[in-house]
Amino acid sequence: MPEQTDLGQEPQSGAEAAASPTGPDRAHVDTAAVEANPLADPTERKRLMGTVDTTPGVAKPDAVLKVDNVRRDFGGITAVNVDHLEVQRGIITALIGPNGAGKTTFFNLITGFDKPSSGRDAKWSFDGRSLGRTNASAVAKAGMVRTFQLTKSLSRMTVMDNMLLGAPQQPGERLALSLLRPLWSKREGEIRGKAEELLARFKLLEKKDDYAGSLSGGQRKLLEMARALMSDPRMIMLDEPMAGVNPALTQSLLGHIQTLRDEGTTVLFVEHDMHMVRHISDWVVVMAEGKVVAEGPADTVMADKAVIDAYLGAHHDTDLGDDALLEDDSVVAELEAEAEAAEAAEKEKEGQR
Ligand SMILES: Nc1ncnc2c1ncn2[C@@H]1O[C@H](COP(=O)(O)OP(=O)(O)OP(=O)(O)O)[C@@H](O)[C@H]1O
Repeated sequence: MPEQTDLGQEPQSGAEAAASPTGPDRAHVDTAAVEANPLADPTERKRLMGTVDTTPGVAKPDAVLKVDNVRRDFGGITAVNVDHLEVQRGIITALIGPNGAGKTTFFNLITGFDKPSSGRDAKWSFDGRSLGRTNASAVAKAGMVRTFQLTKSLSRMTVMDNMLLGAPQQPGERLALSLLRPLWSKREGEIRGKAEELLARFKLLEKKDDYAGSLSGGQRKLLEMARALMSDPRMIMLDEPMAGVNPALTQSLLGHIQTLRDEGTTVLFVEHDMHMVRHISDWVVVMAEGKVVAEGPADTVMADKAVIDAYLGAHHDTDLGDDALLEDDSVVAELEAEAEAAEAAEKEKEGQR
């Protein structure tokens, strides 16, 4: 019920500090990373984004992605109708909104997996390069890669083969490599080496010869992320990275996303888990009915009336990250049981294929 929903409440318990705006992310500073990248310092990120006002569509100090007039209709439904949106380079931005708000469609559009209905006016650019008429593989080549809501790891391929699929193919490489065996071997060795490095980082190296289908839901999410990193993207877009992830893997996934940001990669992610949103986002953009209705730091946004209305209008039982709930062990147990059931269902479905 609206009056009982506290969208801006700070967490109380120690265990849930991990999911809080005052949790470890704010406290954690990797000094070596800060030397290479000032935005690895939470204070610096806060200072930078503190200069940005919270009007929807506001300009960012150094936007890596700029989107204008992107609209997508499905029959009578306008799924996306974004006038203007900018994503700041080098930080973690969350894209949130109730079910059906248009988040996934928006991801599909700007990564070339779908085409806008408003072809004429729509334009978007990544790092100054126009991508409006570009297909998905060219978008990835430009440095912007995405993962999917339902993991696309090919379950009947090994973990290593999944990784090799993520390696970029250089122009002309196929012909050159097929003619020159030594060149081909060297390149393949480099790619495998890189895949092994990433798998080790995501604690999947021991599984490299296993079928991807034998991995848990959480491990597949890690594999999706590792595979996306094979092309050294400058921006990674994650669609619901936490969906179906066992709580045991949650921290590790969060840590990987923060590390990517600290290393200089821009992260844009769609997520329903508001604890995660509050914990790791430097900036939050809210969509409702296809439009950007609010943006700003997590705490500000979740206390915004337009956001509360958008969520409550869509479904009344939304948990917008009121971490005080997690003090109750039964809530934690319920969340864990839900995650395990989702994972079991996913495995069963996979087994039936
Ligand atoms: N291929 C499609 N055909 C028809 N309608 C579609 C299609 N894809 C999306 N829609 C509609 O567009 C709207 C936005 O959907 P979208 O999946 O982008 O929302 P979302 O914010 O990602 O939702 P969720 O959080 O539930 O994933 C919804 O009304 C959806 O039913």
